[in-house]
Amino acid sequence: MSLIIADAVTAPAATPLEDARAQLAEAVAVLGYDQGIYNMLATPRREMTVSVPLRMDDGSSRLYIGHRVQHNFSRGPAKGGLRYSPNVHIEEVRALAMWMTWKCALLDVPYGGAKGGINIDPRQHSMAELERVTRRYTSEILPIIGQERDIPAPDVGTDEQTMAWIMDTYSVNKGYTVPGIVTGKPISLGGSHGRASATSRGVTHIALAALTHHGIRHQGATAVVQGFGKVGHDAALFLAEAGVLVVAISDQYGAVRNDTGLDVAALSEHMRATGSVVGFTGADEFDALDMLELDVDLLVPAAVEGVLHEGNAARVRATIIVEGANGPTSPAADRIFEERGILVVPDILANAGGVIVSYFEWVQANQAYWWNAEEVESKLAERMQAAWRQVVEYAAKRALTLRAAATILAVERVAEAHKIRGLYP
Ligand SMILES: NC(=O)C1=CN([C@@H]2O[C@H](COP(=O)(O)OP(=O)(O)OC[C@H]3O[C@@H](n4cnc5c(N)ncnc54)[C@H](OP(=O)(O)O)[C@@H]3O)[C@@H](O)[C@H]2O)C=CC1
Ligand SMILES: O=C(O)CCC(=O)C(=O)O
Repeated sequence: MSLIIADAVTAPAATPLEDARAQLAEAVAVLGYDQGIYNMLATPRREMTVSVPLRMDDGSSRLYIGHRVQHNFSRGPAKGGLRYSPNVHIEEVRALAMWMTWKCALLDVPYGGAKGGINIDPRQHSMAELERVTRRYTSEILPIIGQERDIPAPDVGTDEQTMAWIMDTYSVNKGYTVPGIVTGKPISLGGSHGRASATSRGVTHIALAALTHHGIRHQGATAVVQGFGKVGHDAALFLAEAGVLVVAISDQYGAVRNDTGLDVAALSEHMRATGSVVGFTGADEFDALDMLELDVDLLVPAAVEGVLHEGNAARVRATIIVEGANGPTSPAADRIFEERGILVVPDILANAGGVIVSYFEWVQANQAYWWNAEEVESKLAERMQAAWRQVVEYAAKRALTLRAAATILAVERVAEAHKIRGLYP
């Protein structure tokens, strides 16, 4: 039997962790904290890297590398998604875990931050292989997860089925069913109404609030959405439902454009049938990179990190950027957008709808009492809009960008928790 080491594990050229640490350093400087606080918050509290051997359907085997990083748990259990992508690297997982800490603190959800990942391309595997790899990864990280310790959820390349396998593996190990071990699980297993679309709902609440803030009418406003996965797909649908013209959408295979507004529901059908937006008859195909530079009211990056950077920021013509993805904008691009008067609504605010409803799901699962869809949706809207107002007011009062304001508010809450608990260095 052959053993294949899947994909070389090499560090990417510019790491999201550098971006995350630069954002933290700026917040720490404004707050007047010392180097000790920076060091503590720049470094994960706990992390685990595991080998994940996989027996393939044909009898051969592969070895993948998995991580779980718990950046912080001073305000509650660590919380964050699990990513399956060939690009997963420990540096990326550390950055994503740090952003989860700020997101939970900003939205006042009683969690710290975590993230996990395996350097696997889920598209290259059968369901049976994905189930085996998920169960093995879960068994390996079992000592550090738990409903009161660290609660995984879906992220890029994972979904509610992945969460169901994690829940089952964990529960079988414990000897009883533990629905609170994951969120984003199927409703039939104790998932919450509204979790599957919660991130996109939240992105839409924030995008509409940002358009209003800028004096742009929703009806007929133009938008571009990068990524047509769990976040981008429903965000495009909800924006179109609100009257916004979604003029371009991309996935990793290409981009489609229709300047009179894409029929998002028809594109969704095409996607379901073919696996990509490419080839959709109701639109023209064009270069996915050019899409980020279209002259629109709203740009929603909802795919991966680092897509808006020093090299393209000067050419971006959107009036507002709402970050559906985590870490799509580098600090250098942020500075360019600030100089050019482009409003950037940061990830830790814009895409927080997912973790808010994950929190609702965890509360419901732990109480074994479930809410209806309307209750979930209205509580989500309330929290997103309150956080938007708070960040906008704080930014205006202190002449900050929305990212700086959001990060400072979040970092201050986490540092405060350390201080009150007596862990302040
Ligand atoms: N799921 C959630 O609840 C949350 C997700 N996020 C963040 O949102 C982002 C998207 O996550 P999610 O939707 O869950 O992930 P999915 O795996 O469901 O979808 C990812 C999408 O991005 C596309 N994509 C990947 N690379 C590129 C690229 N280079 N250019 C254009 N499109 C690309 C994929 O294309 P293809 O389909 O062709 O592979 C797919 O459409 C991530 O940054 C994630 O961390 C943030 C908060 C919560
Ligand atoms: O729902 C969650 O727990 C976390 C979702 C996530 O990974 C994110 O917000 O980036």
